[in-house]
Amino acid sequence: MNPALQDRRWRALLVWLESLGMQVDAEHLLRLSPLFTLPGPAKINLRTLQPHYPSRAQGRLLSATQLVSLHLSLYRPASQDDSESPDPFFGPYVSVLPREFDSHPLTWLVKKALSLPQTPFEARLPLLLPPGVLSDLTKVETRFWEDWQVVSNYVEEFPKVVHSVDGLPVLDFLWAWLNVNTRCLYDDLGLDRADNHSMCPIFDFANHAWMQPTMKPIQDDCPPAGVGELTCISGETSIAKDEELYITYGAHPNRFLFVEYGFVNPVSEELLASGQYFGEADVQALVEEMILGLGTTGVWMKQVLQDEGYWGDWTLHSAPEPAHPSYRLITALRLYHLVHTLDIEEQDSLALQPWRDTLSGTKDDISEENERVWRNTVLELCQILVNRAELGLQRLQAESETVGGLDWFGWMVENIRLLWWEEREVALAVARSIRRGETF
Ligand SMILES: C[S@@+](CC[C@H](N)C(=O)[O-])C[C@H]1O[C@@H](n2cnc3c(N)ncnc32)[C@H](O)[C@@H]1O
Repeated sequence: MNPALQDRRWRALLVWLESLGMQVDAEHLLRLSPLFTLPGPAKINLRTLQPHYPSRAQGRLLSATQLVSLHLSLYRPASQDDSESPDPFFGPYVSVLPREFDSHPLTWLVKKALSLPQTPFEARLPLLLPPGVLSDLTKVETRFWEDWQVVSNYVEEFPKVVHSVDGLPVLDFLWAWLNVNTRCLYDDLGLDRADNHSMCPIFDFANHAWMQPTMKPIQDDCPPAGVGELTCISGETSIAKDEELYITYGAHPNRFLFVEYGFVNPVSEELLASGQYFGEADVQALVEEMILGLGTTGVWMKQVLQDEGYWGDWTLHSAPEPAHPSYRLITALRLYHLVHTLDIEEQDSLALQPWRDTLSGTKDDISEENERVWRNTVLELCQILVNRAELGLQRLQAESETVGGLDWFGWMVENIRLLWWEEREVALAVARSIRRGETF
């Protein structure tokens, strides 16, 4: 973006924040600990927006994500770079938000669903992702369409909310929804957990660092009517003048960062090998296929795992060392192999007692044989992951050599390469642990 425009918008934002009572001079904004304090009314959330929107006497109609997304969609700056947001309440803030999310993977899926023009490479990007990542991305897309449906119904019920003759364009809603999804901060507003979040100017300019963040938020202990101040303090690492401030968005795996935020931690080989970075690979779809491949026995087993809270979220981890399968995965595979040894008539709770004993900690394992076979299954899963990743990397390499065009393509190819590479490295590390006879 034009630096003069960016500068003008930044100044307008500071003037607006100052009018709300924030100390915005360089001393308070940058150098002190706490770094800055954001006034409650500057935050966009359910508390600050609800007074401006119609509702029914009983029950709220929109979740925080839905209402904030609706509000932003209504006040999206026109597409020209030099236009400002017409939002009468948060205009200076909305004007500095990202203007587009073309590189975000959700945009690829939504454009496809709407049959909008895409370059051939853009259209193929979802197919170049590891299957677990695509499956998580599809869940994000489902959330998006569900919110769109609820907001569309709301707008139908209260048509005066929309002031444009164009109605509520779905692409404006996508832009707004991605702003909410990538910029909200958990904020205790005294609401349901899912609604306790806010968009916070200035704070949300901070990019993510998976280690040694230089900034972190602290909130009012007792926010008045849920619109309390937000103070940011410096982290443990010292900050040099003009240095970029980072926060940690959470201890999320790269798969999650990618589908929610559209980027990954750029992990080096050394960091992964040193055990400082906790690499992760998802084997949910593979294990699900194995279990459901057992037919009616598999369906029964799925129910048992669901009842015990062990269905899904099966992963491999490179650290903490030794590289290991998750306890959830071990638990599911122990059951899988126990069930293999049973007759169909034996499928009752009593037959599962040895497995339940491992859950309660009464026994370490079901049997030596059961340990041997589930470990073998992990080895096989690792081999599948390694083979799949090799193919995925080759395909990515081949396809990316032929693309030109959009400036974010090269960066995105690198993100996808890292996703495949991490899966392969984690699988190799776990396979080495198993072969070494490590116990987990
Ligand atoms: C809360 S915003 C952070 C500030 C952002 N650069 C901005 O003002 O638009 C979150 C978005 O910033 C980008 N981002 C944050 N941390 C990043 C990182 N470490 N590497 C690459 N992009 C990052 C991603 O696009 C993410 O969705």
